[in-house]
Amino acid sequence: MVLEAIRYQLGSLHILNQLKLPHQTEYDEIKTSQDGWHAIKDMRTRGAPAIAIVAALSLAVELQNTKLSSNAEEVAAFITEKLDYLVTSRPTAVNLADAARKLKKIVDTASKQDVKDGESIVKAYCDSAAQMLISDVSDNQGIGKYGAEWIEKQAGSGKVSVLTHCNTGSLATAGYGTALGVIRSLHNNGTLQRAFCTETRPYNQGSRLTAFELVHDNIPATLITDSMASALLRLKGASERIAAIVVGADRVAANGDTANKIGTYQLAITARYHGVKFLVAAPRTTIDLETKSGADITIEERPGKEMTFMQGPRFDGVDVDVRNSETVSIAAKGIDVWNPAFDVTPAELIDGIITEIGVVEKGRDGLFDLTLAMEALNEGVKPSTIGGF
Ligand SMILES: CSC[C@H]1O[C@H](OP(=O)(O)O)[C@H](O)[C@@H]1O
Repeated sequence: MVLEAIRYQLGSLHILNQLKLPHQTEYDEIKTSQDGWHAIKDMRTRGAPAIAIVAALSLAVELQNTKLSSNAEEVAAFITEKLDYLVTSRPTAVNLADAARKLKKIVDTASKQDVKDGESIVKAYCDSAAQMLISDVSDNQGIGKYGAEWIEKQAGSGKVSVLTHCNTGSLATAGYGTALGVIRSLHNNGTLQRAFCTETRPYNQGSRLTAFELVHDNIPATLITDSMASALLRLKGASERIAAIVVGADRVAANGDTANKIGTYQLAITARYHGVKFLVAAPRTTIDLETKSGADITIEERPGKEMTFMQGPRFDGVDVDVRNSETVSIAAKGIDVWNPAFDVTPAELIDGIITEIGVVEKGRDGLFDLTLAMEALNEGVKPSTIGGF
């Protein structure tokens, strides 16, 4: 079975309900941008790239199934209004806002054509939204290639083990994944010893989603709790074996500061302490040159109940009984809760940013300059010469 978080065809969109994984595979139909907004807000679909794609396609199916005005300007205004609404679903990942900006520009260009009507505006929008599914997989395969090459080069000979956090695979994107794409490429290259994945409390993207993907792909993998990461890196010989910690990103600021799933920052600290490389894997759609540093990134806070309760199938002593799911309390009633969904890792703790067209390293000044690096990468400068600006 191919892991498909998003199923789209003209007029129809279904998303894999990730609150039900790994024990139940259920697809929810998304008919409107409102359905899309709620699916993203509820985290039935999640992952920075996937959020952007589901939002864009939720509006595409709404447009395809709605009788719209023949007036191009009215349709363009409707699309703009819906995109502005969709962007409010989750604030930290930049991919959604970036996609909305690009789609608005495409609609604006279409509405300036000599021959235009409502239908031509809808077609321009839907074609661009559908292209996001294809481009994202291609981007992720590039991230996998360059990330694997960088780690293999750093490690020299032999196989490498890597640790990853949260879920950045086919369930967070249109397919293949970002940090998990690097793991897939190492595995396909025959250079992966083992992948370690953290549980990633409180949503458990790691134990429920990344572990699900690694088992599905028959990749040698070990699940650890978030609190075990430093002990793992300290294991005698582990730092030789664990070549890198590779994580995804929700927003990379112009100076390289990176917002990612809560718990990422402390992984970067322990990686630096143990002399293990720390890498961020992100397509260029996650790099936000308008945000100068991590201090300017809005961190989403989620409801406390997502930490104090857990939901899952009953365990009958032998196996899970998926027909009987239940919610259990795992915290004292009345305790206050702080539940930020993300944290910011400062650029100084990041050794490289893996993009779909190359790995960005720091310049001789010890700083990332992603504005310059993106210009160079966009002009086709070879990845090996990135950095040192
Ligand atoms: C390639 S997914 C990037 C990013 O998104 C995840 O957040 P969430 O599960 O809350 O949507 C996580 O931070 C991943 O690293």
